Amino acid sequence: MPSLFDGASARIEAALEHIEISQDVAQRLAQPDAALKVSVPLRHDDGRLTVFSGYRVRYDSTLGPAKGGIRFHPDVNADEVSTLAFWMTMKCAVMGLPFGGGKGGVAVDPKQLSPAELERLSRAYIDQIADFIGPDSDIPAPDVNTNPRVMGWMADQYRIIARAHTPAVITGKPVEMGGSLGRTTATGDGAFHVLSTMMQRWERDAEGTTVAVQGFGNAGQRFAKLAADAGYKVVAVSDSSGGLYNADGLDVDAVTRIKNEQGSVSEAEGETLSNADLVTLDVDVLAPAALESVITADNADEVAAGVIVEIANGPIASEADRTLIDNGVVVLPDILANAGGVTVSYFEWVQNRQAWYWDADTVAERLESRMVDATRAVADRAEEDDVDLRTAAYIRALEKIEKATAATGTSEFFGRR
Ligand SMILES: NC(=O)C1=CN([C@@H]2O[C@H](COP(=O)(O)OP(=O)(O)OC[C@H]3O[C@@H](n4cnc5c(N)ncnc54)[C@H](O)[C@@H]3O)[C@@H](O)[C@H]2O)C=CC1
Ligand SMILES: O=C(O)CCC(=O)C(=O)O
Repeated sequence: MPSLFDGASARIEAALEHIEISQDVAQRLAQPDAALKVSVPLRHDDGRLTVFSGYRVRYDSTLGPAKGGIRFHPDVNADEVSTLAFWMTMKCAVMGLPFGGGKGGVAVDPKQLSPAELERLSRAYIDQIADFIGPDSDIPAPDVNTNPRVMGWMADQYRIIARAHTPAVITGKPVEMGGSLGRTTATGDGAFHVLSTMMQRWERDAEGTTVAVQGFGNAGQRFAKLAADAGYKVVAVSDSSGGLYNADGLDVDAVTRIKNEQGSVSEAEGETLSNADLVTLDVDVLAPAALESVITADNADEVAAGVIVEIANGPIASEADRTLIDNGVVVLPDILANAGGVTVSYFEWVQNRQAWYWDADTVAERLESRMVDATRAVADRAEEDDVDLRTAAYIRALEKIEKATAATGTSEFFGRR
């Protein structure tokens, strides 16, 4: 089986069939700029010590400082973090943000930690990577199982180490610490703008369009709520403990309350279904919003949805691409569909650097405008080049990186004299 990274590189190969970019650029994008592996020691509340593996990868910085989230999950590993950092590079480029791509993570199950242990782990991770990050070099943010509270501890730890107030080093912070309004909802908001823009283009109505959402966390919950409020019929949602189904449409607000109070959507009233069954459910729109590779060569043929909104990073393994295209499934690709989060992270970084804060409406309007423009640009390019939306998004991203590299000159490769 190919590694996650090999699969991700296949998308570049697909784009390169349609554009000429310099071999130098293609070669440089074949591996990360810098990858750090660290030990993250945690003293548990009962006195035990566990040393976890932590990672931070700066994949590429042609367009600006590396940017990307931090994941706490038992499956985090070097291959996954590099791949996620590669996707961030493409995502920031396709959105026209002045950032390269980075990502980080700790191989830990945070659900096994007390709040005090989680705080010590977050601070210990920053102790280990502090020299590798910075507001002009590499700017972390939240990802799976990390949130504003975790970002707050990390930003505070960086401040202690740097002996300077440096809020722009981490985004997704609590608003009270310089976080941007609208960052918590931004990923779901952005995905919804991408879907709405395409629905308009297809002249299709939300009313009665059925939706299934896999992963009911930060991004999935918000997307499900916006979809339900707009008239879509959200018939299934799931989290790591399983799924819930109602052919007449779920009450998304009620399921959210139960998830937040009792920890799982499966505690709510309704028919249960497995995560595997949710992916092949007969719905109009499938929104995988959990982890990578839930659609593979093994189940791609069984996907019944007409549209997939990739809210997660990499939910479709590259070897499933051909089957989905042949079956007429339209994929709104991750590097566009989930880019709302990093877009508002960019807004947060700008606000931190200017110490000048925007109101919620300004953030929301600027996010919508960027998501709609980027979606239209990708859809136009797909039509022009007669390619699928993912390939069009990669084409646009690669062209941006190539142009910036050409403008920079050879010092980009060989260092300055
Ligand atoms: N938080 C952000 O700003 C962004 C997140 N993403 C991506 O969106 C996805 C979700 O991230 P968040 O919502 O932030 O994470 P989260 O930690 O808030 O939520 C993840 C959700 O997925 C569920 N889950 C975990 N394993 C599962 C499985 N095997 N089957 C079904 N559900 C499962 C969890 O129970 C939880 O409900 C990830 O792929 C992440 O990389 C992408 C862009 C930005
Ligand atoms: O907000 C950010 O900087 C990055 C979020 C992220 O990790 C992602 O888009 O996958």
